[in-house]
Amino acid sequence: MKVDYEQLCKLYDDTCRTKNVQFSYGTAGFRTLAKNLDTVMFSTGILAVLRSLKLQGQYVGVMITASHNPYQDNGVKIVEPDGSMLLATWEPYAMQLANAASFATNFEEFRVELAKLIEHEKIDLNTTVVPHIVVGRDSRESSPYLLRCLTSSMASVFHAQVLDLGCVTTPQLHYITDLSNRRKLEGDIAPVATEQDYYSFFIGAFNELFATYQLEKRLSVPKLFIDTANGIGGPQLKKLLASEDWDVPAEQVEVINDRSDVPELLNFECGADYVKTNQRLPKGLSPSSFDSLYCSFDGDADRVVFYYVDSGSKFHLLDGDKISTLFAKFLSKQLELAHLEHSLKIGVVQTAYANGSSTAYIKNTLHCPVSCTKTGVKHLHHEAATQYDIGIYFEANGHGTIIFSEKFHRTIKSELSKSKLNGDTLALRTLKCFSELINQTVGDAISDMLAVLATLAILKMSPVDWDEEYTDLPNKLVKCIVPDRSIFQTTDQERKLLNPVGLQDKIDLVVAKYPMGRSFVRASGTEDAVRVYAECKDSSKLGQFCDEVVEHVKASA
Ligand SMILES: CC(=O)N[C@H]1[C@@H](OP(=O)(O)O)O[C@H](CO)[C@@H](O)[C@@H]1O
Ligand SMILES: [Mg+2]
Repeated sequence: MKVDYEQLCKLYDDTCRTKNVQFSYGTAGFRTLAKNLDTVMFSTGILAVLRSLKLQGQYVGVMITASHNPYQDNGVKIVEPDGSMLLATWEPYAMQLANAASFATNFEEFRVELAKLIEHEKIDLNTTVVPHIVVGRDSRESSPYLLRCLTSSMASVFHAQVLDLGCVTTPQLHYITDLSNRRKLEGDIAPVATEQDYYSFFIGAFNELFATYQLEKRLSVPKLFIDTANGIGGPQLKKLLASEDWDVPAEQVEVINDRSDVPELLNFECGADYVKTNQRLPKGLSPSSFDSLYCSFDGDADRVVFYYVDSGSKFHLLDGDKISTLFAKFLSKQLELAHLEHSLKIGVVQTAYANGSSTAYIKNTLHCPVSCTKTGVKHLHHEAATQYDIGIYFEANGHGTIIFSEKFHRTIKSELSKSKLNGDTLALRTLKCFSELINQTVGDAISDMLAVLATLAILKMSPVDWDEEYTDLPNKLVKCIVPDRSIFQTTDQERKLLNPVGLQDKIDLVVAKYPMGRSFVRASGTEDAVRVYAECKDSSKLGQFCDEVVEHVKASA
């Protein structure tokens, strides 16, 4: 490869207009006002090319999105060849290169920083390896321009092959990156996966699960309303519903808030983040009947929450904790029926935001191991992938998926071949089908929704049955604006504060006053704020409890 630095210099001068802004690669990549992202996109595009070169030309994914943030924001994150988040040791490179582009007074200064990274990672630019990049973007108005900033140097300077998927959901980008690499590794001469592969794969698994139980292809609830947050989830979900292989009666499913063509409506009073934070129906929905089921995607459709309204018109949220416990209940039972409960380890991974009742239910009712990790999918994903054969992980806000280990796939395959002759294969076939219904690369609102619908149908559970498995402790999550959120440093998977010194002791004293009280404070990785969570037994005391903790936070800030 011959890197054309002259061309790179021209692109640097043309593209990097946002200068002297500090960027950090947070919980989900870079994320800020779209108008300030030109420089970051330029540097991140180069980093993705270097990551692919480092990995012998494997496809590296890049997604332009700001998820649940308002429409004025945007962001970018890099996806590993196996569909997981950017390797943690490369996050500092992403930041160094972005800040080098942002603070350099000329191209030469930037080029020196770029050369340091290439040298440090021993990347050979004289290689014949061709970098491969898969790019996707959500429906934000700023995304097409930022895509140009991102890809401007990829082909023209680094001779990369760039596969532009256009507007897709974040999970679709993750899925297609992973599948393309798997096909490439298998020697497939046309390895590039498509959206159609995504739809065929997940609809196929959904249909097979229903067929395994000889279930009529109907939802177990009279109607499902899907709020797609006026984001990319709307058009992409409609492609699935329009597929010839999808044969759930059309009258059973209604998509709302599907105006991804109106930028200002993105995540506006709708979507998973709005419903979870406000614990109320999104704009555009009024309770049609108490036995309907509702769900909301967030702006890039990588998270989903469910909810229903009871006969007394009370709103009930079925959040990420409820989804993971439903899957844990179902899958641990299937392991038992398949007599595999001692050979395959199932577990649930949560963050400190998980409701205390969900943790108690998993431990004491399901007798299932529970781990706690820091916030952010990359932490839960790693724990689920390394500690369990069936690693179920969901954040309370609906980010999550299930990881099935290689041992799981080997065991199911060998057990199925053994029991083809005589034994009952229902539980084995269920476990196999279910693992194919889940997008294991990242939380996926569409595939998680399909898995919940299939589980409810097989267990013949109504939304009320699902909700009544355990009762959430009253809980509250508030944002606290402070001068410098970086002084709030935590330990014990973000459950305890180390700094500001003395603040945790004050919080502990407040917590002790409220039966079944729990509270913790951490700095947000995506917004300039500190988040305060509180839960306790008595809902009438929750507001006061939370306020007391917030007061101490403000006094220490
Ligand atoms: C309490 C909460 O919902 N935090 C969210 C939010 O992270 P923060 O670091 O709390 O801003 O955005 C992350 C990325 O979308 C998501 O993974 C996480 O769950
Ligand atoms: Mg999202």
